[in-house]
Amino acid sequence: MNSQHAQHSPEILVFDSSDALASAAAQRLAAAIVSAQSDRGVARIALTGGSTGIAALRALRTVGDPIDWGRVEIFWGDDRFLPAGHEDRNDAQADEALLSHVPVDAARVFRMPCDEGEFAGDATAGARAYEETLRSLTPDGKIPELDVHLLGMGPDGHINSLFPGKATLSERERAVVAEFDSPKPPPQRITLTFPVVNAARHVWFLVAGADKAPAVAKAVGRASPADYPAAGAQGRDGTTWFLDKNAAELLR
Ligand SMILES: O=C(O)[C@H](O)[C@@H](O)[C@H](O)[C@H](O)COP(=O)(O)O
Repeated sequence: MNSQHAQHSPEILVFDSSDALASAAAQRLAAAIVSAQSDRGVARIALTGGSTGIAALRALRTVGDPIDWGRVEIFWGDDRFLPAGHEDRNDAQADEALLSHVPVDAARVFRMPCDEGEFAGDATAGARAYEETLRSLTPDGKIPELDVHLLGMGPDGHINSLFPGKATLSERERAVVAEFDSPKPPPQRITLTFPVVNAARHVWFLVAGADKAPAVAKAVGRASPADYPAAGAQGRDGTTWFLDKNAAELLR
């Protein structure tokens, strides 16, 4: 079986509230990290921005007791190309929610480049540098396989900074690319591409709110990823949708 093309039915979990969703995702993430560390020594996790993903990180602070944080590698699915520490950066929000509260190894927190210093004004160079960083982590220069890739989803079905109708959706060679014209501000971003997302062992969508219900139904129903990018994301070993009941309301 070619695992790149394996199709699993997604697991769909529906919670009464976004808080319950965040708490359940955090508990499961703690277990997934422990399991990956037991199997491979290190757990590799890609974080997402967005209020639901950040709430899950905040919840992980309190359920993360069994985690050996020194053996967790943190990546981002995307980030806004802004100066370091900017409050709209996904990494700054993750710092505030989780990373500044747990004993992560700073050398194992792989932030996407910021719009400053050597990368100022050049998101393309930032994307290339992030890809080089990723490739430097494996002996053969391949992109490391993520254990869990967390994904928020916008009402338009976007994931990471992969937006409907954009050229980034058809990228098959590069692991990391820049987006210069995001429909959601800020316009410049850096994002992992589908080949990296779909090489992850597990892809978890964290989605809350009635405004997401149409896109959830389209993505779960396998609409075209060109129209609903979330429809194109699957984990090799499984895909899970963590939904609140509002986001799930058009599924049945
Ligand atoms: O880069 C961005 O503009 C956001 O991070 C965005 O991609 C977010 O993840 C989704 O829109 C879901 O956001 P919510 O969880 O807040 O609905």
